[in-house]
Amino acid sequence: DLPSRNRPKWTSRVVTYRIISYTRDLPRVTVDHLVAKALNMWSKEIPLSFRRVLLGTADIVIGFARGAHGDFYPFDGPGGTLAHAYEPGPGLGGDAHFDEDERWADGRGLGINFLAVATHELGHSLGLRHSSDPDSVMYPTYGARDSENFKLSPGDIREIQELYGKRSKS
Ligand SMILES: CC(C)C[C@H](CS(C)(=N)=N)C(=O)N[C@H]1Cc2cn(c3ccccc23)CCCCCCNC1=O
Ligand SMILES: [Ca+2]
Ligand SMILES: [Zn+2]
Ligand SMILES: [Zn+2]
Repeated sequence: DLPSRNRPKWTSRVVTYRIISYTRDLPRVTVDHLVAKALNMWSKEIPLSFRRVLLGTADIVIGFARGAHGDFYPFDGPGGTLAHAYEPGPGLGGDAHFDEDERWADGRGLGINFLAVATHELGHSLGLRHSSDPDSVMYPTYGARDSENFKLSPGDIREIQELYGKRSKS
């Protein structure tokens, strides 16, 4: 995209997030940990930090749901679309929804790697679009990745820093 195009982004230095529902496939603490890990993957590259809130409003609201769940994008059952997230903004902006009809895994067992999908969705929540690079976290289709050395591609880092600038090493 043309850098001058005013793409939506968070303007506050601290962005809040809240996890409002969980999946039966994973322990809650695992979901909490993997969400924090996905957020940190992005925030360590940019001058922006995340703060978790347990109640009340948050910029990024994260949850699991199946089928029709109150927005204009009902989920489609097992397979197909795994999750969706909204670009930065008020209300639904930034929110990330995960399809509860998927079998979510923590990277060890069978099932969809939650860390990989959460990193993709939170990329959208930060304002990133899809990439045509199959190595990019923002590639439009899910590719099984081993959680051990799952990391952002150089293109992902370039894209996020184009939007938010680099985190100073100080
Ligand atoms: C990149 C993800 C983390 C997030 C994206 C959704 S989004 C909005 N966040 N960009 C996603 O779910 N992509 C689908 C795309 C997709 C692939 N197929 C589909 C069949 C039907 C419907 C969608 C798909 C073919 C069959 C495989 C189905 C399982 C895997 N699904 C996907 O990769
Ligand atoms: Ca689905
Ligand atoms: Zn939704
Ligand atoms: Zn996507």
